[in-house]
Amino acid sequence: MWFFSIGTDMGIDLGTATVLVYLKDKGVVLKEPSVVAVDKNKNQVLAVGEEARQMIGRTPGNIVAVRPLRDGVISDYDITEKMLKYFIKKGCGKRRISAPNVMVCIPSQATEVEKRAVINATKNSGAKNVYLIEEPLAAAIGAGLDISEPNGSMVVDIGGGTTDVAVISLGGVVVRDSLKIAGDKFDEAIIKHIRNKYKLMIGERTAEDLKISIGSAYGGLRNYVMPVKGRNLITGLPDTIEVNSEEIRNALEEPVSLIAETVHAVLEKTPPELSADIMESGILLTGGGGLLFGLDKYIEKITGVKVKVAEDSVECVVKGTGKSLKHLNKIEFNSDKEVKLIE
Ligand SMILES: Nc1ncnc2c1ncn2[C@@H]1O[C@H](COP(=O)(O)OP(=O)(O)OP(=O)(O)O)[C@@H](O)[C@H]1O
Repeated sequence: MWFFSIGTDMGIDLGTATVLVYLKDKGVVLKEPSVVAVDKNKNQVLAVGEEARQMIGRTPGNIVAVRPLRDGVISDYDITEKMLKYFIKKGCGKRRISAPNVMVCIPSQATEVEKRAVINATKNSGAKNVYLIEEPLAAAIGAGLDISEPNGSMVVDIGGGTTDVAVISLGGVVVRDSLKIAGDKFDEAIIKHIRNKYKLMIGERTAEDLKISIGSAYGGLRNYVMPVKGRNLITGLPDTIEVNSEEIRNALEEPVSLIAETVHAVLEKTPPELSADIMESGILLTGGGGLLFGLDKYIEKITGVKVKVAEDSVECVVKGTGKSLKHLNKIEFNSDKEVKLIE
């Protein structure tokens, strides 16, 4: 038996909630939660991804389940590096791949320090060259929009930590805004509502379940009731209550309206020619947070522009990240484009 080693291109969506890996010629090969379980006493990683997620809120004192990214950027550098190393290796599977060229996506308004942290962590995880791309641009490419045309397209990418809003034309971002309100803030709003109204403490996973199963952004679309288990803050004992769709919608009203207002503000700053294009083509919603039931309708109501949720919403960014590596030569020579050759 013999092996050979091949260089390849890899796209990574290093998300607050999920990490996805895309391999040229293979497509999306990995999709796992960005969670790492660490033994604090031994400073040792015990599990990464789905296995570690199962441990959230259920670990003994010496084991912590850490989410090393917050608000779309690295908050725990060492753990991010270990997680990336694991995912890059797992994503390559049995293929013997020598140091790959890796494109990683970043939120639109990441600082230079935050970008440098992503580059260093990816390099130290085995990458040969590291390139960065803004999330909404990657989302647009992944959703199959022809971004090289002189037509305006608007993409709203709602992840776990950040919402990125961008108007794209001629391969670049013309107007952008980014806010640290997305899926995680929806969960927090649900936790707060249940704590205040029922004096019941619930965990992040329960809140996320409620959001996905019965939550919505727009009134009258869903009418469900769901039992919820947690810890009663008065008795200190386990307790179960019933929650309905309407109260979850009310709890989500604030973060949802802040996102819609940002989309509105970006439209107001958009040059008129591009606005006219967007009026015609509509707004594209991507990312897991964009799947919140009725969010498309809500944004439509606030902006007056039709909104479409992308197919494979969660995979758009990583697909675009991976596919953009094909255009590296062009990108290198077009320094004014948003995709920049960093190293
Ligand atoms: N069907 C659904 N309805 C509502 N929310 C959903 C649904 N599916 C996934 N989500 C939410 O999507 C979010 C994760 O989205 P995604 O994987 O795109 O984020 P990310 O890329 O990790 O985050 P970021 O881009 O902010 O770093 C989570 O908050 C998750 O709860």
